[in-house]
Order: sequence, then structure tokens, then C-alpha cells
Amino acid sequence: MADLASRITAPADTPAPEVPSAAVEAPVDGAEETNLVDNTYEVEVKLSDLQNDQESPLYSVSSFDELGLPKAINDGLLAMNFKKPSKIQEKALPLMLSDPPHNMIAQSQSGTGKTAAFVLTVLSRVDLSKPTQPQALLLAPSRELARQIQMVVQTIGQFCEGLIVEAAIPGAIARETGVKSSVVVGTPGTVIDLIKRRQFDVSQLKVLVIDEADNMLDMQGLGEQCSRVKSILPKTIQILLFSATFPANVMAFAEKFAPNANQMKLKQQELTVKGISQMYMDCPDEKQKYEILCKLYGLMTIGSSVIFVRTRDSAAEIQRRMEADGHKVTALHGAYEGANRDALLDDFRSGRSKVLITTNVLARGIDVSSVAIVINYDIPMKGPGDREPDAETYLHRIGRTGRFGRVGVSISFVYDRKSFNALAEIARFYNIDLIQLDPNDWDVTEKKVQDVIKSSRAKADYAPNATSG
Ligand SMILES: Nc1ncnc2c1ncn2[C@@H]1O[C@H](COP(=O)(O)OP(=O)(O)OP(=O)(O)O)[C@@H](O)[C@H]1O
Repeated sequence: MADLASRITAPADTPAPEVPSAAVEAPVDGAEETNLVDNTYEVEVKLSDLQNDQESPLYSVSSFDELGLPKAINDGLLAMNFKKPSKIQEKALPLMLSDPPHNMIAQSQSGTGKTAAFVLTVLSRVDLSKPTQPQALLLAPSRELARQIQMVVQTIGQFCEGLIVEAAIPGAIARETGVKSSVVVGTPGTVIDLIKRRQFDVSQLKVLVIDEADNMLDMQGLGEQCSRVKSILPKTIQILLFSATFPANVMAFAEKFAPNANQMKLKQQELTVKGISQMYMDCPDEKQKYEILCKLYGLMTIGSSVIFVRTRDSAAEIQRRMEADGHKVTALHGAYEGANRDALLDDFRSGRSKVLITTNVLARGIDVSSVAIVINYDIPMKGPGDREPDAETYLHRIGRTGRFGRVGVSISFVYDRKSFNALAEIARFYNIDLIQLDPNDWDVTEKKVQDVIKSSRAKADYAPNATSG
């Protein structure tokens, strides 16, 4: 244990590491009830500085203008206030836009703009003279992520006259009409149903995007559904696979799924986002995890925060207990019905609700830039009997904060040998040193967290606007 522990122990007085930039205070009042909330976060280090730093995933040498995109699309980027591309956008776009089209497997850290990279490709390939003819299909693992991507397509494509974008998620597409749009963003199950019922003409599809591709192609999960969808699509379709993580076993399958693809891969030690200060709390026992969570609550409301738990039942239980203790929190998980889930997430995006308790259903892709703290109430585990630490899910969960150059904090709770060892293994996997928080020294704990999330309130020269989801 001592050996494993070396990765995750730090003396109590270890200062929070230097973090490159910052964010945090979300404007709550008057925030629009749309998925795209205009943010006016204050950032200590300018985004432009980060984008000039060769080591940053946001670095690029060119401007969007130099990528040769149609004017309507460039106008959309301007409206989003995107000034310069990130590394993944700059490097992947020319490869994806080249003709004849080439498949792509692209990996880039969480919150570095993968969505815009594939959305720009999709928009460039759509023939706007056929607005109701489906030409691009984008697949995502959750209804929330599909809706979010739909909003990004609509926003960047707002000046593309004729563009119609639909979400193929449960309950969204009327049986009578079927799919009548140029771009379809959906979850695999619903897409298969629509195709089976002949409500979705896939014959003219030119691009297939699979976001969170390692998760989507995993044969233990959605892999079979994605393979079924692909088998029905035109053989010449351009396939674009995106994720922050591509474990080796899935990568092998991804390479078969998208043959001869151009590839952008990250090394293991490049996967973590520098702006996220990763901390952990060594709780005396399982029962006290809850009390410690409640003590943290004051800090969690400084920005917005997400608490990840293992099961729907524990999400409901923590919600019940926190509400009984007078806290205002929202729980969202798969047990809720679709429209209700949409309303709950919209509340969180707009800042009306600041604490979101959820399961792995929202671990991936969800982009709410005001999230300052992510709590791993339960360490993510996988495999039979949940015996193995789930390093990929850990990375995606903590990636809900620290979006596009902002800073954030993640706090993982451990309380017994199993959870401690699991976290230690994750830390070793990514070669990271976690900062220890002491549940018995609340003043120091609070200071360590606040030092990070409050370091953001300096200069207000960067309003990243756009997709806070
Ligand atoms: N060039 C840009 N300039 C400024 N902001 C950008 C740019 N590209 C993307 N963003 C913003 O960065 C945020 C994160 O982008 P996005 O959600 O695409 O990340 P991601 O790489 O897909 O992350 P994840 O792996 O978590 O899905 C979004 O709010 C988006 O609007």
C-alpha cells in the first residue's frame, strides 16, 4: 500500500499547484434559458496567452480564416466569439476537410474543442440546397450530449441558410414525419429504431461522426449498436471518431471501424488537463463521506459543481439527505424520463441550480463552463464486480471542469483500502500527484480549494461566450 500510496499522498501543507488560467463566477440572474449561455467569466491568464503556449492543447499557429471554411461558417464562429482554433481544431480540420474525404480518429483532452472540430467538418460537407435530406449523422452516448451537440451545430451553423438539425433521441422525432433534416444528432438505439421503421433515409449520408468513440465502440456496451448502424450506411461514408480517451483494446476496433483513418493520438502523460487541480479526501469511513460532502457544500456553491456517484439509488439518497439538511441540489440520472432530464440539465446550465448529483450518464462530453468543482463521491470502477479502477471514466468526469483554459478542482473521496488503492492506481496510470485534503483540518482544506477556484477573479479580458453547453 505504501508503494501505491506514494502517488497520492502529499504533505498537508503542499500548496495547490500553479494553474494556468481561471474561471468561475457564473452569472445566474438573467441567464438565458437556452443551452447556450453567454458567460462572462473572469480569467486570470488570458486565453490568448494559452493559445500562444506551444505546450497547451489550445495552441495554434493559424486563424480560422486560414482554414478556408465557407463565409457563413466563419460568421458562425465569430458569433461564438471563437478567435483562434485549438490544437485539435487546427490540426484535424485540414485532414478532415480534404477531398476525397478521409476517415479520422482524433484524440484530444477534455474541453479542448473537439465538438467544433467535427461540427465544422459536418457543416462544410452539407449541401444546403437539400435541407430535408439527411447528409450527416452524429452519434453520442447520452440524450444530453446529443442535444448539446445539436445546439453547437445550430449555433455555428446559424448563418447557413436552410440548415435543419434534428435530435434523434427518444420522443423527439414525430412518427408521422420521420427525419426531415440535413444533420441528425442522436443516440444509437433511437437511430436504429428510426432506420428500422423506414423513417430515416440514410442513403445520402456523407459523414458519420461518433463522439466519445471509445465508449461508443466498446463491445461490452454500445459497440454492437454502432456497428449495426454503420452496416446500413453508404459504404463510402466518411467516418470521424473523437474522444479524449482511446484505450488500446478499443483503438484496435476503432481502426477497423474507420479503415485507413488519419490519426491524432495523445501520449498517456498528455491526457490530463493542467488547469484541473486534482485533490482527494481521505475519509475515516463510508458514513462520514456524507458529512464531509455537506461540509464542502459551501465551497461547491462558489461556482457550479457536479457530484458523481456510482448508482442512481445513491444519487437519490444523497439528494434526499442534502435536501433534508436544507441544501438545494439537483439529481439527474437514467431513471428520470427524457423531458424531465432535459429540464433538470437546463436548470443546471443556466445556474438556477448549482449542484448536480449524477451518475456516469453525464460523465462524458457535457460542457457547462461554470463548473468549478467535480466530486468523485465514489471512485469510478469497472469490470465484473466493479473490481477494476475505471481510469477513463475518471478522466472524463473530472473533465467536466477546467473547460477550454479555465481552472477547476476535482476532489475524489476514498474511505477504505479498495477505494484508496483504486485511486492510487488511477494516479499512477496518468502519472499525476494528487493533493491530499485533510477532513480534520477544515481551514486548510477550504483554503486549498478556494485558492484554486478564487484565483480566477482577476482580470476580465476573456468572455469565452458560446457553448456553456
Ligand atoms: N476555438 C475556440 N475558441 C474559444 N472557445 C472554444 C473554441 N473551441 C471550443 N471552444 C469552447 O470550449 C468548450 C469545450 O469544447 P468541447 O465541448 O468541444 O470540448 P471537448 O473537447 O469535446 O471536451 P470533452 O472531451 O469533454 O467532450 C466549449 O464551451 C466550446 O464552446
